[in-house]
Amino acid sequence: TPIPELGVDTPHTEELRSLLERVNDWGLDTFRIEDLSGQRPLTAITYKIFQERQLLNTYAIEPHTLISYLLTLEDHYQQVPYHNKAHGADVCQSMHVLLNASALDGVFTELEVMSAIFASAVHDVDHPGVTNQFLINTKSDLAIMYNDESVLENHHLAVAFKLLQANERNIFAHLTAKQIKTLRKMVIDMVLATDMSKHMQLLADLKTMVESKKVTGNNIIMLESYDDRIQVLQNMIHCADLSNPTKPLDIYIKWTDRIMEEFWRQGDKERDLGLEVSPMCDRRVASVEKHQVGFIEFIVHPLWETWADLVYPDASAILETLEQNRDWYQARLSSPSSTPGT
Ligand SMILES: COc1ccc(/C=N/OC[C@H](O)CN2C[C@@H](C)O[C@@H](C)C2)cc1OC1CCCC1
Ligand SMILES: [Mg+2]
Ligand SMILES: [Zn+2]
Repeated sequence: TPIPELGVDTPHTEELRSLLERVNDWGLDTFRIEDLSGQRPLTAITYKIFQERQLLNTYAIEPHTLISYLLTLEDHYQQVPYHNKAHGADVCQSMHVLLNASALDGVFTELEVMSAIFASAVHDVDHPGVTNQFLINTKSDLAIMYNDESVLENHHLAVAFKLLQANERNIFAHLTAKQIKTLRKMVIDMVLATDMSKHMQLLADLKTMVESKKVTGNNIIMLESYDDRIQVLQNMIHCADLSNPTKPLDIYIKWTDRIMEEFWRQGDKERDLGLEVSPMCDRRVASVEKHQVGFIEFIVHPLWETWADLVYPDASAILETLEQNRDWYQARLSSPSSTPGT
């Protein structure tokens, strides 16, 4: 069967094509891609990025094989409010843009780039819509399997690599053994770094790197060791994973609605199980704006401020949008319209 031009079957080919032309832009509307691609945002976006970066030619990847892997991967994202295929597509596209920073021009090899794009596309596959702590507290099979350590992130990786075992889905069939070994290690290191419990360590190490930043004549970052290179890629996927507050406000608000619904459903489960309801997970005690301001103040802004230092001035506009969005949520906090009964 011939492959559709954009990799997905859709009656909106023209509109989808023109939207995908903007795959290199920050703030691409993933929700619109979801609607125009026949609910296949992850396949459409990742296929476009692989083509844009000539990865099919470089690594002799059969279009059929790539589409087959991506469609199956996408089908293994669960239909939960936030950690679904649209989030996978969004992080993949955000990573693609971050890799294009001019401060990183020529820094990463094609294999490292493909590893980063692949890691982003798979990083939350089969996410059940509850946190690691919930899986641990409820003694879930996953927590038993992974001994309470980065339970979700280990599972995402296992599913992603398991899907590669079928010949018709093995997009890395023509890589050398050495290349596969290197790709597998980098993908594991990147996806494990998306565990939020690693955030403080990751950010501390990034700050140290920024303080001792070495650049070439034309302000390109020099990364000598594997540890330095993977550290930048780990922070990049972490930034992409926590990029919602840096996007155009209308898009950011939609992500907030989704994560809150997912947290509230977890709270509903905890209440039904007689467990203590986790912070921010009680829909009866909704303080959405307060939580977003705190999320930005304590987690997202410190991370993005440091990233913006590393790749200065490439992420300055992103940091600006983040600060404007923070101010918008802050303003809704104090204004009477947000406080009930006024
Ligand atoms: C657009 O808003 C968001 C977009 C992504 C995320 C991603 N969260 O990480 C996935 C896991 O849940 C890990 N933890 C995150 C941590 C902050 O809290 C824990 C309960 C779980 C959170 C967002 O807002 C959240 C935080 C403050 C209001 C709700
Ligand atoms: Mg995750
Ligand atoms: Zn994620």
